[in-house]
Amino acid sequence: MESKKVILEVNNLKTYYQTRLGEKIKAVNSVSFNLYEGEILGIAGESGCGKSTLAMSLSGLFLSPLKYESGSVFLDNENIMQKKENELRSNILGKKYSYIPQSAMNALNPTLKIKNFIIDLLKEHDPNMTEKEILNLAKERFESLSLPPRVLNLHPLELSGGMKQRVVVAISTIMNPEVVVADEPTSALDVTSQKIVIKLIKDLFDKKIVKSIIFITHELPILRHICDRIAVMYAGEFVEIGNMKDVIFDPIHPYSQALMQSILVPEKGIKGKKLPSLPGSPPDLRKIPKGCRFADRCPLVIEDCKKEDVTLTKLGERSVRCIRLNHILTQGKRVTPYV
Ligand SMILES: Nc1ncnc2c1ncn2[C@@H]1O[C@H](COP(=O)(O)OP(=O)(O)OP(=O)(O)O)[C@@H](O)[C@H]1O
Repeated sequence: MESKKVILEVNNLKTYYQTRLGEKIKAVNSVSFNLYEGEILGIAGESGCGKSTLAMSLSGLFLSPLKYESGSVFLDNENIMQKKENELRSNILGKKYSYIPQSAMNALNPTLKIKNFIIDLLKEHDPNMTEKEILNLAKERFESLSLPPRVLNLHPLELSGGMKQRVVVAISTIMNPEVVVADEPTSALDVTSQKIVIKLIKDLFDKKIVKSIIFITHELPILRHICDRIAVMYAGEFVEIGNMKDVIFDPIHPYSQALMQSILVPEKGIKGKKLPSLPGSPPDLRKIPKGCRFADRCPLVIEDCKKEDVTLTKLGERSVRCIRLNHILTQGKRVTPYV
């Protein structure tokens, strides 16, 4: 991956929610990573760890109560974090960076036919485009993604959940954005529709419509099928990032190990077995403790873990945020199962 072109470079990104009581919920903390051309990077982690907040923050558009604190996000050598809202809306969002939120399926205006939605969207970006040009483009794109063009004349309510989600993906990528961030795009779908949406996402690469994708999901089996690399997020930080096979089948960080042990089922031989569960809960993001954020739940914790904030250590092609790396690597990676 290292020799590939970097599409998105994220450095020490910190963002937070400002509550009405004046507290800061530090949902994204010092996140740094590169997204390479031609890759799908999966982001995994339990509910509330900051995956959606990171996805929203990467767009540079901060809608209250979400706020930017510090860090940079370079897309095409431009720091998106320094762009004004009107510049982001006219030059970046949809054109270079597209975010498909969890609720995108329901965000489609039920009174508008799909084609009118696309016409409005494209005219906003390029008022010189005629309706005919837009419709031709939409038809061509739908056909190339194996979506029947007749869907353009339907209202969102007339579409099944799977079809609606495919339409959302097609619309979100109609301006050929370089980076697409898909937040749980398959979570509300049945298994067959999930497969079709995943195939559609792969087609976006094959047809050279998008360059790179960040794919967020709770479902590790999906990450396993679609991603080149995986980042594991815990309490606003990446604790491990590396190649899909390494992170899923040979995780190093104690939290990654726990996550993989607890979710990667049901497979032959595992079905029916009691699954390990992780005791305790993540830290309160309003009062993050010093040192490793996973320390209170970690079976390998020692006093030093709580003394200083922990940085990512590079281990070949992956990076891991743990001061007990030597212990894990020399004494056998598997920690005591959480049963
Ligand atoms: N609008 C908001 N105002 C205040 N806090 C918020 C808001 N949205 C999210 N949070 C908090 O920010 C933290 C990160 O939430 P986020 O939704 O990014 O997590 P997530 O990993 O995407 O979870 P999920 O998988 O359930 O969507 C959580 O503590 C959450 O409670």
